[in-house]
Amino acid sequence: RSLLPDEVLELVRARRLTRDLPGPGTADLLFRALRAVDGGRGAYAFLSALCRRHAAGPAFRFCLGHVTMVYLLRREDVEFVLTSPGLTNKAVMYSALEPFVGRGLATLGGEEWRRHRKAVTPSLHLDILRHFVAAFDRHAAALATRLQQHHHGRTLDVAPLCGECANAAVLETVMSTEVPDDDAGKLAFLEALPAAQRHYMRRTARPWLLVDWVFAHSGQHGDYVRVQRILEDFTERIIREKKQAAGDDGELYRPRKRLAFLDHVLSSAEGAALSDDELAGEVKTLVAIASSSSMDTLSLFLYTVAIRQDIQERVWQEVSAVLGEDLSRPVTPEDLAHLGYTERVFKEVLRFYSVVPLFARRCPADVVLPSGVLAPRGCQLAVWLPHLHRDADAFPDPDEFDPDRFLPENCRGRHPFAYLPFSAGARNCVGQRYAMTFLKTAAAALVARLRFEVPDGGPRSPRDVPLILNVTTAVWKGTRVTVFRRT
Ligand code: HEM
Repeated sequence: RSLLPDEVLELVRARRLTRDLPGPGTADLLFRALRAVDGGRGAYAFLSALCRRHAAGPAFRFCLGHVTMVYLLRREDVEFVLTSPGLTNKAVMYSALEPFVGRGLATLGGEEWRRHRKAVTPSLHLDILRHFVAAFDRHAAALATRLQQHHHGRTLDVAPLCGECANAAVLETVMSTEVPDDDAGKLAFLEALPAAQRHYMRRTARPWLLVDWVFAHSGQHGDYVRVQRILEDFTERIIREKKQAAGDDGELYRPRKRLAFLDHVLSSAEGAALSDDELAGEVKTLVAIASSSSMDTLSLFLYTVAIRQDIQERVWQEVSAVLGEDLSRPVTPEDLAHLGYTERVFKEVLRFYSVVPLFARRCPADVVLPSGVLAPRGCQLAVWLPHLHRDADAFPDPDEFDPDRFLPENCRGRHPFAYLPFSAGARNCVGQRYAMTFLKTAAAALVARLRFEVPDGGPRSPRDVPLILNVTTAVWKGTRVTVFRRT
């Protein structure tokens, strides 16, 4: 989309009306932010430092290029934004997410978003997710076997392997694809996912590239188009094959085995009303988001239990008690209900590292926030989650990694907007139950078979883990752990 003159005026006005908010000056910001944000390196620490510096006030302003971001530091303002029906449209930088996540729920706005949300949500219901556990377990067990056989006693970055496991599990449960692993389209798709993520990071670090005609003349445009085409071609092919298998009699799609998300969507009235393009957008969205967030959460979990052997021991005790004598038996949906400690570790991972750390909304009209801050039309209202998640009021001793903060008795009285790993309100995460189901299954399958340690020179405490912003949160220079077979 090109910037239109009235939009330019709006952006100038937003900049003028927020000038009394504190925040880094343009020169300071351009120098420091461009260096810091480049490739996501340093951006995590930079935004956290800005939040700390301005913690006394309700908000600070961060202008980069033509984009005016107002970062909210008070829970009350965050609650207001996430629950206001007029503030459901995503911020301008989400458009750069489209090649990565597709034109789906995460980026759409208005009536189109509402229609899609209605079509997608029922197909991620717990009753459906139960049937995904076998696939999650199979892919996690395959990863465990690979680590047992080829990496025993070795130190390696486990994030890419967690990524391959998550991608395979997500492709199977979202698309129901029986496509063989050596299929050229599938291989290209799996390679294109991280490439699309890199494009997104480069564009958001250089906001002038968010203007389409500037981006179209940039050196990255050719590869961007290539990556986008690969993601689209594979997704469209799977949808086409399913529809062909269903026949052309105008009836709703009735798969014999209703196992995957796409099967459920296609066989519902709301899903069948989506065009092929819309369906492809949703499938791409779910695959991209589910893969990257699951990969980062699982690898941060493994890193944390490698650093904190006491926590690993408690997870292991719980997993071995649940699985019983045969530790290599498949994890079942019933087992998951008994993995309460493991679930608390994941909840703390999501608090401590804030795996999806940033979300933002576009302000469509002048709004006065509960704190009194005026958010003018055209500004972007942003939440940097690590700031909320390290608030000592809600989380005493916030830099301590403590899963027991999530024991029911310790959650009592906590502000409902103090902990938002999956956001909240109308645009909360539709995949949170999917994520927890995958993560607990994968953790049980891995910890049952393997032990993890940090190598010499690695972090001694979770607070020493160097984080980077890579759409989601990841570990700078890789999640390097030493892997040992248990049996
Ligand atoms: C631990 C893993 C995950 C975390 C931490 C997470 C977090 C989030 C957050 C914070 C948002 C709101 C973003 C915003 O407002 O900009 C969100 C939205 C979303 N998530 Fe997740 N997510 C996770 C896993 C998943 C999975 C597995 C799926 C799909 C199966 C998924 C699908 C989505 C979608 C489609 C949206 C957009 C919803 C809308 O705008 O209506 N997420 N997620």
